[in-house]
Amino acid sequence: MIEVQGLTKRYGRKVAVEDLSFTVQPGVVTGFLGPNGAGKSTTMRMILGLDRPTSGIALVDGRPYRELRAPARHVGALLEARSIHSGRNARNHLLALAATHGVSTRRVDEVIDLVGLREVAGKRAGGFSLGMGQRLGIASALLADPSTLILDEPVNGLDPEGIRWIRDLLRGLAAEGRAILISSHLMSEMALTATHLVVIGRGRLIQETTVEQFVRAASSSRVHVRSPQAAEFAELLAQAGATVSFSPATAGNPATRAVSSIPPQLTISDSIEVAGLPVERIGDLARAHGITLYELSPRLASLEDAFMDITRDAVEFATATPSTRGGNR
Ligand SMILES: Nc1ncnc2c1ncn2[C@@H]1O[C@H](COP(=O)(O)OP(=O)(O)OP(=O)(O)O)[C@@H](O)[C@H]1O
Repeated sequence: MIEVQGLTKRYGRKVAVEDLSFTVQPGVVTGFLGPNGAGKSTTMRMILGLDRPTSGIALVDGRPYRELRAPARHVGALLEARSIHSGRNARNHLLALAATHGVSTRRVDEVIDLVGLREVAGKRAGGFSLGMGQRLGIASALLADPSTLILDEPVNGLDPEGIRWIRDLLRGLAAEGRAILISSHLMSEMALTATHLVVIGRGRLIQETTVEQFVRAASSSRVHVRSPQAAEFAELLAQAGATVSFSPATAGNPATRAVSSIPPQLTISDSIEVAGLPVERIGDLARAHGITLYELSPRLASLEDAFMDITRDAVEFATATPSTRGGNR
């Protein structure tokens, strides 16, 4: 478990992290999100005792990292900058680490299998691809079977199979009761892997929440409805106080027409967008009036939409929107 309380880090006049507090609970994967330069790596480094906070504290299992008697058994980490002796083979690299932390040779072979590096365990780590290097880094982090994991951009360099593998691995490790903190810029991946979120911007906490709440809060309250009685239903919805608009062409879309499950009689007027009524009320209303529904779905934002929305003011390196007017000539 990680507890960060009032953590602040200044580099000269630069404030990298400011009065940051959050908790990473056991049993869940917590995503650590923030735009470039938000202070994620600095925070992770402070939790791991690699950087001294200017003020505030970071605790792992109730103690500052430097006070842990066997730190590797409490927290395993994969930071972006890897420190693998490139001349050593993967197994020897892990054996050297194992010797430092009093971990058995059997466990070394166990983690090699766990990360899928058995076939290349005798090869020089210097010749590893980025993805293989990530797997070795993850093996190192897991070596002493820690109760907490901190992974900075763990899917970096992994192919789709590798990304799926790490997703399943992290979920499994969390289900065993471990506390897991991961950072990633891949929002779609984060949405699938993490259940909790800590979102920071310019070193400050923006939100500590669940992925579900984060996305829901950023989503509009519109509901998409598809019904063969859409026109009739639209009137009923309007009478109930909703604002109803008919969706743009779906029947005209060849991709939609190619879906055989959509009845041929369905036209653009069968899809409507409803605002101002909760989804439950819309469903009840349909049932009460014998309206057939083919679809009833709240319009949810993606995690990426939600992230962009909430961190808009906290982006340190904003990209200029290209001007179509050619202002600066
Ligand atoms: N050693 C340092 N000296 C001076 N400034 C630093 C140092 N380390 C980090 N910073 C600054 O602190 C801020 C936070 O950096 P940090 O690397 O923690 O952000 P991040 O959220 O991890 O970014 P990214 O997503 O790009 O990895 C940045 O403005 C960075 O330039």
